[in-house]
Amino acid sequence: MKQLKDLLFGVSLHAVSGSTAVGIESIRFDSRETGASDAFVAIRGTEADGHRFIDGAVKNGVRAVICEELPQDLADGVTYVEVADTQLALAVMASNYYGNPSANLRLVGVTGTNGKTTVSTLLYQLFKKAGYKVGLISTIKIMVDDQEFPTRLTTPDSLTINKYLSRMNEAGVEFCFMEVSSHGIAQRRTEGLVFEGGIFTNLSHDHLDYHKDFADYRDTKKKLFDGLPKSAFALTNADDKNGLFMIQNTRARKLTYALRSYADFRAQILEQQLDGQLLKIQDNEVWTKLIGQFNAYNLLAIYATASLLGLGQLEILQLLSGLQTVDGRFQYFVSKQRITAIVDYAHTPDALKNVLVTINALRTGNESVITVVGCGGERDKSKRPVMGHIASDMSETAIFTSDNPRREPPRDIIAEMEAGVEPQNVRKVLVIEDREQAIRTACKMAGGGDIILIAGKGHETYQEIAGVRRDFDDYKLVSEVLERLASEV
Ligand SMILES: CC(=O)N[C@H]1[C@@H](OP(=O)(O)OP(=O)(O)OC[C@H]2O[C@@H](n3ccc(=O)[nH]c3=O)[C@H](O)[C@@H]2O)O[C@H](CO)[C@@H](O)[C@@H]1O[C@H](C)C(=O)N[C@@H](C)C(=O)N[C@H](CCC(=O)O)C(=O)O
Ligand SMILES: Nc1ncnc2c1ncn2[C@@H]1O[C@H](COP(=O)(O)OP(=O)(O)OP(=O)(O)O)[C@@H](O)[C@H]1O
Ligand SMILES: N[C@H](CCC[C@H](N)C(=O)O)C(=O)O
Ligand SMILES: [Mg+2]
Repeated sequence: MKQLKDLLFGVSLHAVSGSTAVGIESIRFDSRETGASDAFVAIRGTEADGHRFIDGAVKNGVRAVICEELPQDLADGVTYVEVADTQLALAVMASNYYGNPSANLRLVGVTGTNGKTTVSTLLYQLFKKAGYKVGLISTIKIMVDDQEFPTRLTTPDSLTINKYLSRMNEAGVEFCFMEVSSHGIAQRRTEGLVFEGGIFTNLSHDHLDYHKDFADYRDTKKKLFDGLPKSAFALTNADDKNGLFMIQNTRARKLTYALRSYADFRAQILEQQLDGQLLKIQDNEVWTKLIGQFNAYNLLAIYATASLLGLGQLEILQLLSGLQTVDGRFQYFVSKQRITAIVDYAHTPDALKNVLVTINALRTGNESVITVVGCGGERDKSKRPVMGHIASDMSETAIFTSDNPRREPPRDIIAEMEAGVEPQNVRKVLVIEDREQAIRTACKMAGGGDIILIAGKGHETYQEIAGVRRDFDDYKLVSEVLERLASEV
């Protein structure tokens, strides 16, 4: 049990009805999960208004209600607290509930449209290899040192974040790397966390369904840096058009990295092959298994962060060369028929373009590139024609298929992708709604030397159609199909 008044420490209160000297079992923001002696925080969401569920929470026995507007009828024995912003209050209360765990470790947040999972996961890997206890909060999973936990969101709600940070404290974790998504910032999920550093990767088209416009999306990401304390570092990509903008108002120490512009940390690509690339980072050469210009940026950001957190230059370079690719990020194999299959999480126009640029740069002869791609349902629709254009323009064959249609008709999503295909590319496009059949077809079409790119779902092990999730794994499927085809010849 925690005292309500302790949980409210640091929350600015508009009005209070009842005593704050009461014991609270748990904090909840979903009325359906409330129980006796809990505190219910009413949140105005995108679909529902949590204030409508206050009565339900009270019926379940909650002892306190945190809201933006006090209800007309107040129940006896329940304390009502009115605040300006319940999402902010929830984050501060979550941090208080778990004893402010972010202050007991060295927390670094990674934001940007693409590269967050790659940078945070590789930082986790690097610091583990350097011998530290490390935490990770990412799209793929949450790690409390060696213990793994599943996650559904890139940046979880503030109670979940603080719960895992507190477990990290118990496990003696020293560094934690976490992805900070724009939804997470907009919904104030990371408010109240004590960051030692913030990293900006890049900004391009995504989530314009959720954010009003590009400027709103950009300004939301910038808030991570605006909120950093003076003692923190703010590391940005100086080659990105919005890189310097991100850190312009921060109080933290400003640092830059770049491949093209002047910057504190610089790198250059010296050589590139399918199984790795040679980079020059701050005058030192290093061989890495991760390829593509986008990964040169990611690795440079990792180098800079590790050095800002106190690791030595040579140690970092050595560790960089040992890093393994992240699941579903340019994950590839070459089959017996010499077909290269690449599974990549590119689900934005920029990511898809970068991956295809990288693939095209690796071509040595007249190999064909077959791209299998779809776009998620109930997510930014304006990405669809752009991704349709990129896939058809930069491949010999593009098979448009389903990603996670969620509750949208798959055919409609594909039609929006087709709308972006230019006349000269129309003949390159095949439509196969069923993702499994699309992948099978790509495998049958490919010959020795050809490259199959399966984009959009990366590490995901499910496909969500009509609101139902079923098992689905791009990498597993393509490996099985190519192996079967090889054994048939
Ligand atoms: C659009 C969005 O971000 N939605 C998130 C949001 O839910 P919401 O605003 O839709 O909630 P709502 O359904 O309107 O309900 C409002 C409130 O009423 C409560 N409620 C509702 C019903 C009820 O009976 N009783 C009750 O108390 C709800 O618990 C909620 O507190 O708040 C919820 C709790 O934190 C999140 O789980 C939910 O994420 C949904 C599942 C989601 O899919 N989010 C995606 C888009 C997302 O956040 N993605 C980013 C990735 C971005 C990237 O790629 O960069 C991420 O960080 O993962
Ligand atoms: N620095 C980068 N710049 C551009 N594209 C990148 C970069 N890093 C990775 N990508 C591409 O974007 C895809 C997604 O990468 P990653 O999962 O690291 O991004 P993310 O920011 O975590 O995405 P999400 O918003 O879904 O969490 C990769 O599969 C790759 O195609
Ligand atoms: N973090 C991204 C993931 C998109 C992945 C794609 N496979 C999809 O389901 O749309 C989002 O929430 O927009
Ligand atoms: Mg991610």
